[in-house]
Amino acid sequence: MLEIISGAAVKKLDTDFIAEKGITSHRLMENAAQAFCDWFEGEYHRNDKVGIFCGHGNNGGDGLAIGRLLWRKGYDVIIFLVGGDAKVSADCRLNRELLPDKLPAISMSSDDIAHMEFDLNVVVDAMLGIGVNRPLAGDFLNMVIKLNALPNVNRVAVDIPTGLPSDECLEGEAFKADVTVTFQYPKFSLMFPEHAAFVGILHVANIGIGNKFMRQFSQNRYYLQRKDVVSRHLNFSRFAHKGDFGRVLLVGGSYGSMGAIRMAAEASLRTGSGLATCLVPSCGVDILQASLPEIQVFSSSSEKYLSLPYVKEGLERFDAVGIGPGMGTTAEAEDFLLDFLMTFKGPKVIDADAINILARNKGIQQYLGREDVLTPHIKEFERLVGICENHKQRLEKALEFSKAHGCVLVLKGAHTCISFPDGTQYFNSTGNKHMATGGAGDVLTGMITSFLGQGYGVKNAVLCGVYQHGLAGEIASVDKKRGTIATDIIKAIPKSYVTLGVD
Ligand SMILES: NC(=O)C1=CN([C@@H]2O[C@H](COP(=O)(O)OP(=O)(O)OC[C@H]3O[C@@H](n4cnc5c(N)ncnc54)[C@H](O)[C@@H]3O)[C@@H](O)[C@H]2O)[C@@H](O)CC1
Ligand SMILES: Nc1ncnc2c1ncn2[C@@H]1O[C@H](COP(=O)(O)OP(=O)(O)O)[C@@H](O)[C@H]1O
Ligand SMILES: [K+]
Repeated sequence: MLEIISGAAVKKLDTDFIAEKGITSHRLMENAAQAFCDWFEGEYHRNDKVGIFCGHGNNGGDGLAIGRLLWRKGYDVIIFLVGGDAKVSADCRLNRELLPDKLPAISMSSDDIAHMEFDLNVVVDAMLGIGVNRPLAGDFLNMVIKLNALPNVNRVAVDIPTGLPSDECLEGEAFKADVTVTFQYPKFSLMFPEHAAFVGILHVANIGIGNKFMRQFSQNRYYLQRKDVVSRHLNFSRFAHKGDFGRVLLVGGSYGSMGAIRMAAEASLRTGSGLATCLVPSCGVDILQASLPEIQVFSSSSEKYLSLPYVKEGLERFDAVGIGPGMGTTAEAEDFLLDFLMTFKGPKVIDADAINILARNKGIQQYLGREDVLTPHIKEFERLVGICENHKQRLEKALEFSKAHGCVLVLKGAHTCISFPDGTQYFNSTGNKHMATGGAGDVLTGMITSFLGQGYGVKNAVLCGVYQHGLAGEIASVDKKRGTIATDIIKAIPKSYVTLGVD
């Protein structure tokens, strides 16, 4: 599991790694530059005019090494040196010396920054990295403003966009990258939605520092990747019957909002549930039966909203429950929900309106168990815990909530963050902006409920569910882009199993 460590720990990490491997810091920088170039070659053509903007620290050193390697590969490269000659780090200096004579390198004066015209297709930002310790000013600020305003260029940040602190929210200006190629592990601040316009697409380039070195700086934050989920999947034998794959119950829906629970149910079936049943208000029975023949449906007493009384006998036959999508927040839905949560003690995914109802109730602890998973998006989350100043605070509050209530909290969005009561947080690496479409969250509810029902255990169910939901979204959007809708994500779930190589 890839650790997300603090930027401040990286110097010590480098020193330990270098000492144990018996290599120089220059070699490590060369590895980083090579990893960047391997990625770059897959993206850009040799005819592209590449401007590499280098500062005076090790980020600048990376940029210089990248420039030298790309130039040798035949790219049309120009180096721009920003920030003057003061405080040039040793490896940056060495890489300045290693620049081939024929590779153009221009020292940018303040006047050049103000007046120079650039004719570039690709701008590579290696001005400042994780060593940034104050808001940008002077030449760096002016250069960043100028580069951000260049039309028709691709902007790539080396390690982290210049100006962005690695663990805090941005104050002031920063380089606006289309892609950030970050070394070894994604920096914490790259996970914040406030920084979306600066980070662009995130690519993590492995520079060979093993987890053994990272672990000593662990902050209990992890980046969830494919290799972390494949082994968490259960194997089912050739003799498995539908009971082995779990019986799940999806509870929700209201008059005019029946699609949400239907999508959750279909997603659970596509994720592998043996049997899916829906509990809805009576107006939903015909709709669901007609639109999803694979499921069973029963209803609570009233027509438009879930309500008391409902049939409680036999609820224990369900291995897991997903509750909330489309259920509304009426008083009758509230009575129903609170009663249901007290009645069904098995694992549950609590989503959407079920969260909104809990948010207006005091003492919600009594309704939540250790196998329960809350899946709020940011607005739903803030209804639970109050308005947050920024995403960093939201992430802190998510962890506090999970610890205080002993349940799992899935804060949805780009890089969905999963908080566990043991104090760990996992940031998802899959998914894309095309999943920002109504119903995508209902699909996630169905998927996690399905894994819970299949007997995955809460941790594996949530990690597999969140990762695979994002993967299904990526697969669905390959040929649909912003035309992707939630049912496309459901249709892509089988392909996500194929991609993962899970039978
Ligand atoms: N293990 C890793 O992650 C590796 C990191 N490397 C690179 O090293 C970088 C970090 O290098 P450094 O620690 O030298 O830091 P930087 O290259 O980010 O720059 C630090 C220098 O900039 C100054 N500075 C900070 N904020 C400033 C501001 N707002 N305006 C002007 N100057 C400012 C600092 O006083 C210091 O002199 C990483 O981002 C990465 O690119 C790689 O070379 C190799 C391995
Ligand atoms: N930009 C994005 N990148 C990655 N995943 C996203 C993005 N936007 C939305 N998603 C995912 O799509 C889902 C949306 O859920 P939600 O907001 O609850 O939708 P709804 O309420 O319409 O079902 C979440 O799982 C979220 O992580
Ligand atoms: K940078």
